[in-house]
Amino acid sequence: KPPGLPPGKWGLPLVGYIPWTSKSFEEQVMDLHEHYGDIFLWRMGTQLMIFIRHYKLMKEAFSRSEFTHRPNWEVLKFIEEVPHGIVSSSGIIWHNNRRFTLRQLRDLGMGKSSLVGAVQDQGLKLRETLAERAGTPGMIPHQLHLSLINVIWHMVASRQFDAEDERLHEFVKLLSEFVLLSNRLAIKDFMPWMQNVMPDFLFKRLIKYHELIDLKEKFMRYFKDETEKHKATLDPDNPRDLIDNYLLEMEAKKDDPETTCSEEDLLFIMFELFSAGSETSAYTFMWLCCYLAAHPEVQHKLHAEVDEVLPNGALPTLAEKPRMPYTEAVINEAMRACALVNFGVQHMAASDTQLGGYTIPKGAVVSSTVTSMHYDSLYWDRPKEFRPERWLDENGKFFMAKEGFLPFGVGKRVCVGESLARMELFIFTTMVFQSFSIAPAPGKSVNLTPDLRGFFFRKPVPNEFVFTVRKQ
Ligand code: HEM
Repeated sequence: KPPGLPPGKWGLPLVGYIPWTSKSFEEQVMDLHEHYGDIFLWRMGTQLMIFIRHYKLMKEAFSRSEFTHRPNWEVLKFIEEVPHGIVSSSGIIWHNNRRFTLRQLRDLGMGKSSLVGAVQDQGLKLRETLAERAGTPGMIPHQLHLSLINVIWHMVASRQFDAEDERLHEFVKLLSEFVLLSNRLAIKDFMPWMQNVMPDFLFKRLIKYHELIDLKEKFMRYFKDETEKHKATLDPDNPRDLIDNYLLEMEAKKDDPETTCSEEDLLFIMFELFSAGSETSAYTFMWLCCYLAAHPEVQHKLHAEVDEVLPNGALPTLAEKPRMPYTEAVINEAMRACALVNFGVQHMAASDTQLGGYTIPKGAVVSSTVTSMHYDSLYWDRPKEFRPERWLDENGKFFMAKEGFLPFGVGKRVCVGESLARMELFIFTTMVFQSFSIAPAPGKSVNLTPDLRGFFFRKPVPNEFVFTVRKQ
């Protein structure tokens, strides 16, 4: 191992360090933090990974321009030569796409009252579905995903699908298949040499190449169809949504040799808004339901606040937020406790650099260990307890900023959809718990152990709940 690097597991050439254990990847990373401290390295295959659990170090790293790059991983760029869009791209393509998308999401109402109606509509659909099966044990209904996806369709393409529409169901299925299947691409990212030692057809079978290409084509078809429809009906004086605005920007910059606007980028921006922006909010809301069902006393306080601020079934808007500190505290506490994106999204060092007194070589991939941070007693008093009160000051006011809290990442690549996610979570939580109480199915308790099979998310395991209609 070259000198100056953080401590950790170097392992063997080509394969790196392979642990012989039945522990989950997350548990192993936590163990290694216990052993090596706040920063350590783990060579996985040919990829040098650096894990950080210290908040200030993480903030410092991700605020520096050397760390704004993404690794050139297939699992992120989804079998494209050049990474497009925002999540997987780097450099000028990332910069321009991120700036455009952030401006668009804000102009289209992210975190503002102009979008509230569309989110409420989807909240109402979720409530209708819950009302139909009230009193009967079951999982959180699929309508949650459909509702969140429809909010994004509304902003991207001014359209919403009916819950019965087959195309919407196919779209949601493709999205979850994508999350599962794309993990296979990691083989290529971590052990690229396997491609040279295996027959091509076997390697492709191993990474499920053909299934992925098929999935990608089906997915992109949605975005291509929508883009064609927009081109045919575009009124330059009245842009309707993100697609219209991108097409106009492309046209305005068509003679600019520096432009990075392209139709591929538009398609990828759409694809990434759905892949980064729907399952994340859906799983967070599902976790919130799990915690409320497991903690009736917390649910009781939430109900009391919702009833007081939104009497007689009044629909929530963003104006009520400052008067609902407990609701906001429950949402933040759910995000802390679930630590959904357990390793964030990875960044790559674009040049040799120094961090925390160690050398970080060019190409090393840096990951935050969000779970460690969210459960570190350095930042949290009794971290294992679900306690929304930790987000309230002595006057009962909600305060957001806290060291050691990183659900949306930090620095130059912090999540572009944070305000949208917070808005969805606030409106869905108030609307659902205004009308219902939640409890585990009779004879069962809530299983709060996360499903750690995927790399990116700590998903809640399937739990059966009973939603009961409340009388306000
Ligand atoms: C509770 C819900 C959400 C969580 C927990 C979440 C979390 C994250 C995290 C951890 C990152 C990585 C930051 C980094 O690279 O350091 C990220 C990036 C991103 N998120 Fe979110 N997110 C959520 C909702 C959304 C929504 C609703 C959208 C948009 C509709 C969105 C769009 C994005 C995009 C485009 C990026 C890439 C930013 C970049 O690479 O510059 N996210 N998110």
